[in-house]
Amino acid sequence: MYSLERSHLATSSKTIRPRLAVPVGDPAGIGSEVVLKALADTEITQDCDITVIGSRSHLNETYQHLQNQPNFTAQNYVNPNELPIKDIDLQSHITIGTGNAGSGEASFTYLENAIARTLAGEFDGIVTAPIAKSAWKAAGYNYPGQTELLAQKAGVEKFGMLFFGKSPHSAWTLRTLLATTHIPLRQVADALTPQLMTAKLDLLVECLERDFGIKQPRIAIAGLNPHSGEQGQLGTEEQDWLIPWLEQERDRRPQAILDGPIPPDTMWVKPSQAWYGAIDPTKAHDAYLALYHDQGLIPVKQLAFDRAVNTSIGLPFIRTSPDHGTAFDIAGLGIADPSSMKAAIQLAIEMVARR
Ligand SMILES: NC(=O)C1=CN([C@@H]2O[C@H](COP(=O)(O)OP(=O)(O)OC[C@H]3O[C@@H](n4cnc5c(N)ncnc54)[C@H](O)[C@@H]3O)[C@@H](O)[C@H]2O)C=CC1
Ligand SMILES: NCC(=O)COP(=O)(O)O
Repeated sequence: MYSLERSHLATSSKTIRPRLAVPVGDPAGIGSEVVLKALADTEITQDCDITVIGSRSHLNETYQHLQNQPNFTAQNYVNPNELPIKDIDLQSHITIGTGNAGSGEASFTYLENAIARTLAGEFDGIVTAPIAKSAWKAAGYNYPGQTELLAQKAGVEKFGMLFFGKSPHSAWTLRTLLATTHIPLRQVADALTPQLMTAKLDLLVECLERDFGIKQPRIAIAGLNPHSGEQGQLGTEEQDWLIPWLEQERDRRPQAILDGPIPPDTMWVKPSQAWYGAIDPTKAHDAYLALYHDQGLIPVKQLAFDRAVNTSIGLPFIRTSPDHGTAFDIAGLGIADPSSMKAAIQLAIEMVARR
């Protein structure tokens, strides 16, 4: 199923050939490694033109270092000398496995460069390798993540973090939008408002139609409290505003099916069954709206850690990213799995081709 869809899109992208920028993320993490591994896959690179944004000398050093690891296999890596690289040299020494102000400065600069050149029309989209938010902070950049920098530079106020994962078992696709993202758990209930939820739902419905061709979406919306509040006994947000908001949204969007608020503990049962092919996938939803970061991302990573893709919706260009982080604990060991990075490039190609 997956390969059939790929070949269809490969055909449609033949004339399109997406131009993608790939900033390598935090140079102390696994970003360079997963980029060098992902770009060794000609099945992916034949469909697009990729420009890597990072330090050429650092990429060469990473490649040499990985060659000395016990599990090195030449065909799993592309030699950086064979890549188009926008070379931005490092301004300070980097210690592999330790994010710091220097590595934060570098990853911030790579992303800024990618955004500026994309906004200038040089690229159709950006596939970002992971950065460490703490390293950005150490470098003096106070952003919750790459998403917010992308939105700010693109001049958009409404944007969303949507995770996408295609099951290798059933070809069913899990799509999870987060209503709130990188904020402390203690602030979540106050951050959630009907206005915020409407903005996220607008983005999701638009994305499902434009990028996935789903005109009559079925969307599941999670509750916040245990048992969705149990009629107010275990929390009142559902009764106070979430249920009335959902009723208004159902009136406003008759073309959509909006189910919820679904008790968070059972929200992910059907997606899991659809993922493993235990139920007819049409019994699951086209997308899931989770109210906070871990409510949505625990199931995404449980099911699809090796292949899920983070997409930023609401931007004037495509942005995708692997679902994982900098993985400082395994940086430089040669054991980082590039599958999610590959999936991120593949999805960017498909989304550019569709648009
Ligand atoms: N898109 C992005 O830029 C993201 C950045 N981060 C950042 O990454 C840093 C580290 O975050 P963590 O919570 O530790 O998550 P992480 O995803 O970096 O690591 C979690 C665990 O998964 C493993 N892992 C991650 N990617 C892997 C891969 N490709 N192959 C094999 N094993 C892999 C790691 O070794 C670690 O044991 C943080 O600073 C965080 O802000 C986290 C998620 C996404
Ligand atoms: N947990 C998702 C994540 O950290 C992605 O953040 P961003 O850097 O893509 O904004």
